[in-house]
Amino acid sequence: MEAVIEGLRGFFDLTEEEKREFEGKNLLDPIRCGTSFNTSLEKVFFWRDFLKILLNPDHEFQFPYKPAGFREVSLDYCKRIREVARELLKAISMSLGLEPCYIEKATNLESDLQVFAANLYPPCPQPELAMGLPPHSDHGLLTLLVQNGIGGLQTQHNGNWVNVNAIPNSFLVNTADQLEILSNGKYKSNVHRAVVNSKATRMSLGIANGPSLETMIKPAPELESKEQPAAYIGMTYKGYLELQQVNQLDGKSCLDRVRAFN
Ligand SMILES: O=C(O)CCC(=O)C(=O)O
Ligand SMILES: [Fe+2]
Repeated sequence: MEAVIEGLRGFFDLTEEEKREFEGKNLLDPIRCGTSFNTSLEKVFFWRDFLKILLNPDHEFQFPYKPAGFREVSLDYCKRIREVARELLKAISMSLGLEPCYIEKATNLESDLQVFAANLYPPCPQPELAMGLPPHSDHGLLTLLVQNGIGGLQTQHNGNWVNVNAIPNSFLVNTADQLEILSNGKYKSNVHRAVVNSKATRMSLGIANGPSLETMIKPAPELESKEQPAAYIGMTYKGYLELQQVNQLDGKSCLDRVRAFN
């Protein structure tokens, strides 16, 4: 965990010139880095730099080759996270009264898409006027997040923002939109945001574990009933990601677009 965070620090410390090589243009480019979220749509940028890498076991692992060693340690990290996510999804399947491998099969987890999503929030002179990342829910099934010991993550609970303390060597697990859809709303995706501070540079790294891109995700029929009909329409994960990208990050606005009107 520490080695990946160190590698990240090294990556964000590269010169602008060096980072430009990894900029990427399109949503599904395997490597992208930049500032804010979607600068072509936003009027006000967020106080954040990011590095996003798409990892798919069916394709060769593409990753920045700088700084030295970052690629190898990240590959190992993502593999281990994949195993942890798989175990958690088994437990979640069982908690829904489904067989342990239900979610694994329904999402074609063998060919899952993992997104390595790293954030850098430099100290901000007027933190009360800026936002690191606005309120949003993540798009996959489960995101496992670590922070560099500096707090800033907040989660929405009963209408209030609650600080999530950065406990050393711990993961924060965010339930995400595809899990909400598949579980027919039994698991809700968690709305969270990142605030900035004036003193220290904050880094966070989320590994978003999702279905395979081509798999149609819809509520599990076993979790539908007369009283609780399917609450979402089916869509491929790829379609969902494209939908999110043309939206601005805004709470659960993306999920709202796939709600069924019963
Ligand atoms: O920086 C954080 O703690 C949150 C990051 C986040 O929510 C994301 O990358 O989706
Ligand atoms: Fe997030």
